Amino acid sequence: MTGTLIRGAQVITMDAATGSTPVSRDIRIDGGVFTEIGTDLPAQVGDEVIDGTGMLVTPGFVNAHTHSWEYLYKGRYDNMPLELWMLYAYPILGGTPTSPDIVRLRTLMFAMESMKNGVTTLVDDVLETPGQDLDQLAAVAGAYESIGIRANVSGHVINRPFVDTLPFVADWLPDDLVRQVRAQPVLSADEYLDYSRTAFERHHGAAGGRVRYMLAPSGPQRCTDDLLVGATELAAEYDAEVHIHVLETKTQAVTGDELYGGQTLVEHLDGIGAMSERTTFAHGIWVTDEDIERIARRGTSVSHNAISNLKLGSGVLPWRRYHDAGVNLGLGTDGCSSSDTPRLMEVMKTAALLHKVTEPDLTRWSTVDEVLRAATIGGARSAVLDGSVGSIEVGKRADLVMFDTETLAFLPTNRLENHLVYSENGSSIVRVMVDGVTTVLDGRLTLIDEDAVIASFRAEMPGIREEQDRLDRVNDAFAPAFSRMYEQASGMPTAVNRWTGDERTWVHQPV
Ligand SMILES: Nc1nc2[nH]cnc2c(=O)[nH]1
Repeated sequence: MTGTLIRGAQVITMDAATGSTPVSRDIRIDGGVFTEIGTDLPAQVGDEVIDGTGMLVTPGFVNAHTHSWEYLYKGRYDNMPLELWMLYAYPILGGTPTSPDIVRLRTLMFAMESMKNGVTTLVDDVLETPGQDLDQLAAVAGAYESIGIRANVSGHVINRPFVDTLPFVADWLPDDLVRQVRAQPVLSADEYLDYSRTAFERHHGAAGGRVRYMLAPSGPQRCTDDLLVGATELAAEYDAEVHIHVLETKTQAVTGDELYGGQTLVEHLDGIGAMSERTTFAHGIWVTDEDIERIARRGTSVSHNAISNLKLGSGVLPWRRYHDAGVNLGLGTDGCSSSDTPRLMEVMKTAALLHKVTEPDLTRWSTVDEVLRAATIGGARSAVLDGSVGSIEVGKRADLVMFDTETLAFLPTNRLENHLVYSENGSSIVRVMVDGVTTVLDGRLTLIDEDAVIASFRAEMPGIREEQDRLDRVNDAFAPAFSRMYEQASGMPTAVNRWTGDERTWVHQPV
C-alpha cells in the first residue's frame, strides 16, 4: 500500500479559500502529508480507498493548553478558585515523586481520551517533581510516541517560593509554615536551562517531528526574570514554543501591581524581552487594552481555556477584543483537575456560546468560524509554529478527523459546521489520522491496547488516591490563609478595572 484516498467527503479545509465552509472533496495522502485535494481524483496503485460519502472531514483539533498529569485528579475538586485549588492540585510542600510507570499510564489515558475526541495535537505543560526529572519527561514523551498523537511536552517550572508568587498570603500564614515553604529547593535559571537543553536533545523532533519539547515557565510572577529571558532565548535557538500562564485571575492582576510597581504582568514580560511569536500565553483574561496591543505587536498567541476558567471562577477571556487586535487564539481544555475533561469539543461549544453572553452587541458575538479557526490553525500556529499542521492543504501534515454525519448528532444535517460545534460531542468520530496514520478507527485506538492500559491504570488508582488524600490533609493547614488572600485580592481594584478619574467609569471590565 502506498497512500490513502478519501473519496467524496464533505471537507472543512480551513484553508484561505474555503475556510470553515464544508466543500465536497477527495483527499489523497502519501508519506504522511496531504498530496492532492480536489474532485474525481484517481486512486494510485496500492492506495487504500476510503468512501467519504456521508462523512465530514476536518483538520485534527489542537488542544493548545493542558496538563496531562492532572488526569489523576479528574472529578476530585470543585468550587475552589484557582489560588485555593492550586494549593491542593499542586501540593505546596511538594508531592512524592511519581514513578515513570504511573506517568506513562496517566499520559496514555489522557491521550486516549483526547484522541478519541478528535485531538491530534496537544500542548502538554507537564508538571513534574521539583528537580525536573528527565525519566518522567521520557515517560510522557514515550507515551505520545507510542499512541501516535502529536504533542509538545515541557518543562513546567516554578522557581520562586510559592508563597512569594501570590499577594498577601505570607502575611496570613504562621511564620513557621512560611519558613518551611521558603526552605523548599527551587531550580536556578541555569539548572532549568541545562535540563531543557538535554530535553531538547532527547525529545525535540522525536517520532518524525511529532513530539517536541517546549519551555514552560509557569508564570511571570512564579519565575525569576533570568529564567524567563533565558527560556525565550533558548526557544529561539531550537525554534520551540514558550508556554506561560498569564493573567488568569484577578489575584494575578493584583500581583502585578505588587511585584512590578504598577506594571501589568504583560508589560513586565515585554519589558524584559520575554514575548515573541514563539510565546503562548495560557488564559490571558485580566488584560488591559494596552496588554492586548502588546500581545498583537509581538505576535504572541493566547490559549483560551473557557471551561477551566468557568470552573475556577477565574473570569472570561475578552474574545472580541483579541480578535479586533488580530491576536492569534487557540483553544485549550487546561488540566483535568480544573476542567474534568480533555475533550476539546466541549471547549469549542463553550467558546461559541460564552461570548454571546459577554458581548451585548450581537455583531460582536463569537462565531462558529472563529471557534473552528482557534481549534485548528490558531492552536497549530501557537504549538507547531512552522505552519505544517492545522489545515487540510497540499503539503501539510495529514492530521484529520472524520465524522459520520448520518448520526443523531448531525441529522438533519442543516449546516454541518454548526452541527459540528453545537450538536456533536465526538460521538460521531469514526476515524482520526495523524501524519497520515489512522490512530482511531470506529472508536478504538489502533496503535496500543487500550483495554490493557485501562486495566493497569485502574490497578494503580487506589494507591494514587491514598497519597493524594494524605497530601490534602497537609495542605489543609494552608487553606484558611489562601482563602483570605483570595478574598482580599478579589475585593481590590486591578489594572484591568481601574478607576479612570475623569470619566468616573470603570474601564476594561473583562466580562
Ligand atoms: N489553571 C491553571 N492550571 C495550572 N497548572 C499549573 N499552573 C496552573 C495555573 O496557573 N493555572
